[in-house]
Amino acid sequence: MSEEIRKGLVGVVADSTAISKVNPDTNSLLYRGYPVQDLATHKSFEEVAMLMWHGELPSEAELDEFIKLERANRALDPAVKEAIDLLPKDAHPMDVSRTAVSVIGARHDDAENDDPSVELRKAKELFAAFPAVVAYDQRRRRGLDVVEPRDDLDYSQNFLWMTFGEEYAPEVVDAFRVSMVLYAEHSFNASTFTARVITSTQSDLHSAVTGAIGALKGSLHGGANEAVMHTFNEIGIDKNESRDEAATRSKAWMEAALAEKKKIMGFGHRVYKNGDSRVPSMKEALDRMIEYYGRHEMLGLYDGLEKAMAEAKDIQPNLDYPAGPTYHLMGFDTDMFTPLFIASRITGWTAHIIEQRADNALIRPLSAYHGPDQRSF
Ligand SMILES: CC(=O)SCCNC(=O)CCNC(=O)[C@H](O)C(C)(C)COP(=O)(O)OP(=O)(O)OC[C@H]1O[C@@H](n2cnc3c(N)ncnc32)[C@H](O)[C@@H]1OP(=O)(O)O
Ligand SMILES: O=C([O-])CC(=O)C(=O)O
Repeated sequence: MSEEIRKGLVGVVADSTAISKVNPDTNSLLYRGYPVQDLATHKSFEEVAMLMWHGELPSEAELDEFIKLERANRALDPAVKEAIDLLPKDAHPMDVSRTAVSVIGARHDDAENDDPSVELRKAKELFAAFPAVVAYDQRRRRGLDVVEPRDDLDYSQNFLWMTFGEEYAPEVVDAFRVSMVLYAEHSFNASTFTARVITSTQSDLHSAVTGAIGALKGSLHGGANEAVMHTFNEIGIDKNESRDEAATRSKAWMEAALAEKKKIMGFGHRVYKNGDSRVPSMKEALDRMIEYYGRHEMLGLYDGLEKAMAEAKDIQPNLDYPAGPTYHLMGFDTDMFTPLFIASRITGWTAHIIEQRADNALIRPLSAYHGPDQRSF
């Protein structure tokens, strides 16, 4: 048998999906046929989640029913809180998230795994329950207690409410909603593929999501959004600096980093080579936050890095680049950024888990052996 190795599975089409289409040639991303930019402009995150699972946007009645379910499942389960409290306050929030989903999974019955309606319910309940994990984790690090969810708020409003204990302005809520819509799904990225591999062994939904969280944590994938903020911090954020001054400093930082052959998080993409389809919408949301919070020096840092990278290597930002500073301006701790990605991607992951199970084949590639030939002791 010929053994062509495609390291990193670059260019390999592993299966088909009806959930999303990434087209790097047209720089487009469709969720179930709808351009992501249109969804980010016109639809709530709850509607996008329903689209992901059901393949169609919900009717008013379907949306109402889902909203009821979502609001009924928002509170932090005391058993999950207890498990989180056992973890050190300096544990990485991705470890806390992974543990929390694992605990939630252990409290579900796997017996009806094959029933798609049971799996769908598990997905929706997890979608509803997860924000409380992120919100509480940020709060406990700050020595604060749980804030109970509120039934009169939508998903994004309530997420911010549970995290910060205050009602955020509509401008901020909307930027948060946009980020949730944009992060929701991206075909066979590493974490989604992980979820599909786990599902392919006939394992359960929570195991697949727990594994996906592990894959998302790495800085080559979801962990890049927090790494972007580390870069900004390393360059130094000075609220009194002008946009131009900040841009000059960040451009110089990037040139020096590239001269040292550093990999810069938030830039580049395995599939998009001419820019990420989601960046313009996320950048618009970031611009609105910069105006709202009056933080033009952040835009300077952003511009300088982007410009220097484009000039030196013609590499464009990915979604994590504008998302990181947006979450920072909203008041999230840097380590919480990737858990926010989880909250959104639970929709895409669980849609893929359901799709994989509906037409399953065990995912088990081959390897070429390069160890020693057979030998004896
Ligand atoms: C939501 C998301 O998960 S989006 C991805 C988030 N990840 C990041 O932002 C991490 C930084 N980016 C990267 O590491 C890469 O661009 C990846 C992992 C995303 C894609 O990588 P690949 O498709 O494997 O491309 P690869 O890493 O081989 O890069 C090709 C070339 O561009 C360079 N390059 C790619 N991205 C970067 C970067 N961020 N900084 C500096 N150089 C880069 C590589 O060094 C390589 O150069 P070479 O050919 O001279 O060796
Ligand atoms: O598609 C990828 O490889 C990574 C990505 O952008 C995502 O998961 O959103």
